[in-house]
Amino acid sequence: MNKKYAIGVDYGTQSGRAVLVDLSNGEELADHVTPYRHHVMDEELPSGVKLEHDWALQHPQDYIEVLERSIPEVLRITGIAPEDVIGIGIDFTACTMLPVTAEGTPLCFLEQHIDNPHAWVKLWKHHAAQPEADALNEVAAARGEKWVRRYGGTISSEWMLAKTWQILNEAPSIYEEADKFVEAADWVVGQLTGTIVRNSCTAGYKSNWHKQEGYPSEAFFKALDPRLEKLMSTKLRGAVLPLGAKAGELTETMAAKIGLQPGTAVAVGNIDAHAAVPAVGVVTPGKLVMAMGTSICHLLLGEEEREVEGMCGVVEDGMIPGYYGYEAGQSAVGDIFEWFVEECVPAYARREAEEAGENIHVYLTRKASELKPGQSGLLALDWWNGNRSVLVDTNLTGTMLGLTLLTKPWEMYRALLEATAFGTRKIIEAFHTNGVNVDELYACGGLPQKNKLLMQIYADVTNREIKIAASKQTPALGSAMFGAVAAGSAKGGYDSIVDAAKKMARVREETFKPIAEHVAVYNRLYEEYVALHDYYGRGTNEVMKRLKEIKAKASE
Ligand SMILES: Nc1ncnc2c1ncn2[C@@H]1O[C@H](COP(=O)(O)OP(=O)(O)O)[C@@H](O)[C@H]1O
Ligand SMILES: O=C(CO)[C@@H](O)[C@@H](O)COP(=O)(O)O
Repeated sequence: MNKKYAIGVDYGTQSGRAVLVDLSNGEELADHVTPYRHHVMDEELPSGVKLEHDWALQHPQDYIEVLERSIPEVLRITGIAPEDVIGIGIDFTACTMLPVTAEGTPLCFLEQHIDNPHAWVKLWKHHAAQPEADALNEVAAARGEKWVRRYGGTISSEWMLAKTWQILNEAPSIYEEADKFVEAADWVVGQLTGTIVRNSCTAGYKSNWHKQEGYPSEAFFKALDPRLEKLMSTKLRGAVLPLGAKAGELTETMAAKIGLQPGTAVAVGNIDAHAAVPAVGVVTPGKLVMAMGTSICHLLLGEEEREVEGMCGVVEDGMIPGYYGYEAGQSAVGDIFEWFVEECVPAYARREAEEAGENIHVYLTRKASELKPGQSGLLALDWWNGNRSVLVDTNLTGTMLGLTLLTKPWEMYRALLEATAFGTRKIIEAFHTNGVNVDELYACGGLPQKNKLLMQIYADVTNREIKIAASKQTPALGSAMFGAVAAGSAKGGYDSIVDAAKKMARVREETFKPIAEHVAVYNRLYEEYVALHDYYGRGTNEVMKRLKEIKAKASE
């Protein structure tokens, strides 16, 4: 048998990328990134229709463009014969959802809906369904719904139920016309195979599906809103297939467009961060994987189902079969650094960066590394896009304390790096104190490759050694592994993700180890972080929410 390969396609927030992987050793032979032509639409639709606050949409055509550009490109670069590519796997941000017709056509592709924001893809970070999420949480609490405990006690506005209900409330005609609401992960897989099937990972973490119990009851949905009673058996209907299963095979039409063989195995979709877990070789408990990019997802395996404050969810077989997969997260990390770089860097710093031939992140990081922990005198809360864990509150906002007339931009940049590390420590402590051990840290995603100072700060703040993924495209590698499992060993792939991980997963030799003096200073700063976190985040002072209200009134 010739050497066999698989392609993993990872859909991030700003771009999608394909990676072609050698199945014998996990070596990534080529990767190609296609940025989304329409980016994140958070101010207006392509037609110019304005969006309200907290909206974040995407264009489904951009997802197809990733397949059509990046897959032929990795084949061209490597010269590998399409018949030797035996599987494809897809991972996606989630819950990134869209309404589709019975044929699977996105409603936003239809002329009559083009100007309706609700017809478009709602990106994971679309936070405008917060009123629905609040009502969902109230009703669930009043009814004593036990399933909510698997989600840290709170349902997020980022998830399927809140987003779907927002559509029903604000655009009932779109709700009616949608044959189904689907995760973008499942929609793209459906574009490849011709049939949409749901995957257990997004269904479990984002649509509150449970392997034994299924979806929450109709009685719950009826109590929410009588129009939602049959939501699960109508608009969210469809078989839920486990990770590693084959969703179907590549259609003739799609094969011709992307340069692969018709009949190639396509794995069921996955969440981007979750696909990274086997790709760094994590197939047992105690090892926290941090997928670090625009946001951070924290992923951990456990032997049993436990309750942890503010976790995003625990799903049986949600990452690796045989274990409970725990997820927590921070809804902005790289995004906060980007905000700072775009909105807060003075002209003199930009000039200096340009003279040094550095991009602003690199310049600010170099200057920030000259500071010792604590030396900036600053402390920030990392809530620029709300707090996902452990407070689960998208209405919280960012803050920085300790500013003076002498504060420099790189000091502020460092305080933001540190704030995100404190947020991660809070999450680790929530797991640890609830009996889900965190013994080792693994990092993957764009940030560990871009910023060593950030990784050292994380090691110092958490007082744990951090191993770094060898892959530059870890979720895509994980997806390729799932593609190989969908193909199976008879075709040259693998029969389980654990087998695939043994052969294909890798971490770098270089690790980041905590430095004792830094740990001591950060322990003190972390105490202050927790005090501030609880003061603004647990109801002592609701000023952040009052400011939002005042702002909303003033913008009417
Ligand atoms: N040198 C850097 N240091 C810290 N953050 C950076 C640096 N360069 C880019 N970023 C941030 O990285 C984020 C993108 O991360 P990446 O993992 O590539 O994307 P995604 O989350 O879309 O997969 C952006 O939010 C950007 O602000
Ligand atoms: O919410 C999840 C996973 O649960 C992610 O898809 C979301 O945070 C987006 O991740 P990225 O930072 O774009 O990789």
